[in-house]
Amino acid sequence: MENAIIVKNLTKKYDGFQLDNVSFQIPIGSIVGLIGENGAGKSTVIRSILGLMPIDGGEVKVLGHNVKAGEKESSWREQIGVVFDECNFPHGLKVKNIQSIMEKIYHTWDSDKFEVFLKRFELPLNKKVKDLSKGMKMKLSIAAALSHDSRVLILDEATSGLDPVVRNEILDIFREFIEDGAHSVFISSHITSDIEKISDYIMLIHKGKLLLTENKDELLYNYAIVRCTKAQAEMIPEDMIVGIEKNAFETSVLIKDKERFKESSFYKEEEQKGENNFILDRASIEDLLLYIVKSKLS
Ligand SMILES: Nc1ncnc2c1ncn2[C@@H]1O[C@H](COP(=O)(O)OP(=O)(O)OP(=O)(O)O)[C@@H](O)[C@H]1O
Repeated sequence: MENAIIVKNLTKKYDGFQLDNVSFQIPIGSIVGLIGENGAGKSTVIRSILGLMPIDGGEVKVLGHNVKAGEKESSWREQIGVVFDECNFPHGLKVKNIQSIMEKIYHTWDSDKFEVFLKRFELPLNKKVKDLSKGMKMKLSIAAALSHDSRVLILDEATSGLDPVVRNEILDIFREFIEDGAHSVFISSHITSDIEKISDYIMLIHKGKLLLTENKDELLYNYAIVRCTKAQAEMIPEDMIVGIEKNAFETSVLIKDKERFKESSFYKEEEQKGENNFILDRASIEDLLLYIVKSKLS
């Protein structure tokens, strides 16, 4: 098996929204990041993968298992670690007593591992869940998700609301998790810098449609921003333009296929005119999201 998760033609309809024939794979040994604006459909994709609601079409396979909403078979869930943006442990429970619940749910619950994470995250054992800070709650959920035999970690906005130091620490743990080549992570986030930092593949969803599924390094290599004048922007070959941003001083054009752009007559002619005639800038994953979504709205 090469893929931890396979999604084919996933369709889910709500009033005024449709997850539209979404297909993708999560290769084993990789981190895949899902980005998209509010309401784009990220949680709907994740909830469908987990079989938490019926879908209207398509199929979902997790670790070779055909996921069906409401199915009795649940042994495959032992191998999935799930973290949502809210901590789902009973609020009155003390941190040190979480184990007693988890070992009943997961046959593969590993107390030693959990205790190592509690120490590493400096979680207060005698505090009740309700008295933990947001960051602590999130760390607790992540510790629990990593302390049974999870082969796949699925996280929906799990790093939102955490400070940069804690986020960084948690992102390092996700990279450690996949280091052996046998584990995978699927993470959705608004924080595109987190996704850019840790993902091997990036998926961009907009209004229920998957607009992009690509290797991150290739994305960052192939896309670029041309900062130029309005007149210059009009000379850029249209088939290379992904999106345009204009303000009073400058026009910025997101282009794809940077190497082909460098071969274009526009690039060569403008380059000959002088050094600072235009700027070719790196495009971040956030730029991709902003420009692509904006181009779909205009
Ligand atoms: N149970 C539901 N009933 C009706 N509509 C729903 C339901 N769940 C989600 N939706 C709709 O589906 C669309 C996608 O929602 P979803 O939560 O998947 O987006 P998201 O990308 O996760 O957004 P956010 O980043 O704000 O969490 C929205 O229009 C939302 O209103």
